[in-house]
Amino acid sequence: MNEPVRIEVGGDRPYEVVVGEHLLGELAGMLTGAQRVLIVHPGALTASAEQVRADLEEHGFEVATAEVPEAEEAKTAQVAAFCWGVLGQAGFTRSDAVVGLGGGATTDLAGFVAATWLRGVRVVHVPTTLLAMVDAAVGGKTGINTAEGKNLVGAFHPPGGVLCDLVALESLPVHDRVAGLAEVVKAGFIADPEILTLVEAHADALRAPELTADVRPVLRELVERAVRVKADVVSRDLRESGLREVLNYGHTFGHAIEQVERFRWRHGAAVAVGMVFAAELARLAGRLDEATVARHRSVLAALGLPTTYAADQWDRLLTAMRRDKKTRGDLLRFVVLDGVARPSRLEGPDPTLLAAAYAEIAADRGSARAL
Ligand SMILES: NC(=O)c1ccc[n+]([C@@H]2O[C@H](COP(=O)([O-])OP(=O)(O)OC[C@H]3O[C@@H](n4cnc5c(N)ncnc54)[C@H](O)[C@@H]3O)[C@@H](O)[C@H]2O)c1
Ligand SMILES: O=C(O)C(=O)C[C@@H](O)[C@H](O)[C@H](O)COP(=O)(O)O
Ligand SMILES: [Zn+2]
Repeated sequence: MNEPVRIEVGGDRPYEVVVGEHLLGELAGMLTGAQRVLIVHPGALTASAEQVRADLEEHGFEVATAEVPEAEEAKTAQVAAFCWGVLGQAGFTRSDAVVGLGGGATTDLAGFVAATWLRGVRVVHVPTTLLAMVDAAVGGKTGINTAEGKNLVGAFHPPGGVLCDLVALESLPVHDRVAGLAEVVKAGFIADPEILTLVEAHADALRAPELTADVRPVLRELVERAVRVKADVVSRDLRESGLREVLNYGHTFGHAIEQVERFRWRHGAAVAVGMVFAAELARLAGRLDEATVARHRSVLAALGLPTTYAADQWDRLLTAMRRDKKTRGDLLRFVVLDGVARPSRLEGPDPTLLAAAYAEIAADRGSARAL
């Protein structure tokens, strides 16, 4: 078994992202000082939550659990209120802590609950999907959705630590693994081209139903590289005053797809299409070469991720994009690339340019598909 790798995330309250295998023994140390711990988890991870509970009780913590709905169904005000109720009933104080155990939807919710309970208590994340390991659990963006859109309510609330136990990926359905790879590819395009080379070389094994022994080290390297990209960005700009926006590459259009599809598309699948849209937009604006746009399509398609979307949804997509957090007044703002690892901004693109980029990714209803 390899030694865990520890990646430090800087800022006012630095913390570690630990990447390795069988990391449960590390959790109690990240909760030192707390008396009570709430484990927030989806039903799919009840058995893991019980293991975590047993371990923490052995270390003397009083443990409560909150089972929350799967996936995006968890990111609602009602589910947050349910968690606040559990915290209140169990008498959680400011020195107590929340553990987010699950995918990005669970860690977004658990982080939000921790950010808001008593105006902020410690949260430690134990991400169990690839996407949550490489992205959602790191960096302190927490949030829930409203009827009007994705992540419209939230807070910046960095965790006290993150445990990326790669063993969890063994039980993760392949479509969720592939969805997580979309955010890995994002990290490649915005900052670390070696990620793209690795994905291109191992795409078939990375998207195979079962993880094989030869691809596990590749996956681990991808996790470490993507976490380093994220850690570097959020260490320098926690509150998204500028630099952090690069992590939103592909998300303006991607979040709009999620909203139009009422969250039946996985986040990673929507972001995959969103990156192709952003690449086409940059090309049409004279900023990005055709080869790099083609590379977007080829690397994402090699993983089995979608690169097209229904041709008849422009008005709804545009309405959703206007609610993107990068929008300022009526000014739509996109993260685009001037080249691989050269992220930049495109502000207030001409409507004809946006429509032209949409035409490049548009497909018949039947052929545009989620994972
Ligand atoms: N805060 C951030 O910076 C950030 C970054 C990226 C994405 N996100 C958010 O993350 C969410 C997507 O996260 P996701 O892709 O992890 O999906 P998810 O959290 O919706 O999980 C997908 C499904 O996999 C199940 N699952 C989780 N771990 C499992 C395991 N080890 N074995 C079997 N099943 C498992 C979950 O219970 C769920 O049903 C979106 O809401 C997105 O907005 C947040
Ligand atoms: O950490 C960030 O910053 C990101 O933008 C990472 C994204 O992958 C993630 O989906 C994030 O939740 C999007 O945030 P939002 O501010 O666009 O809601
Ligand atoms: Zn994302």
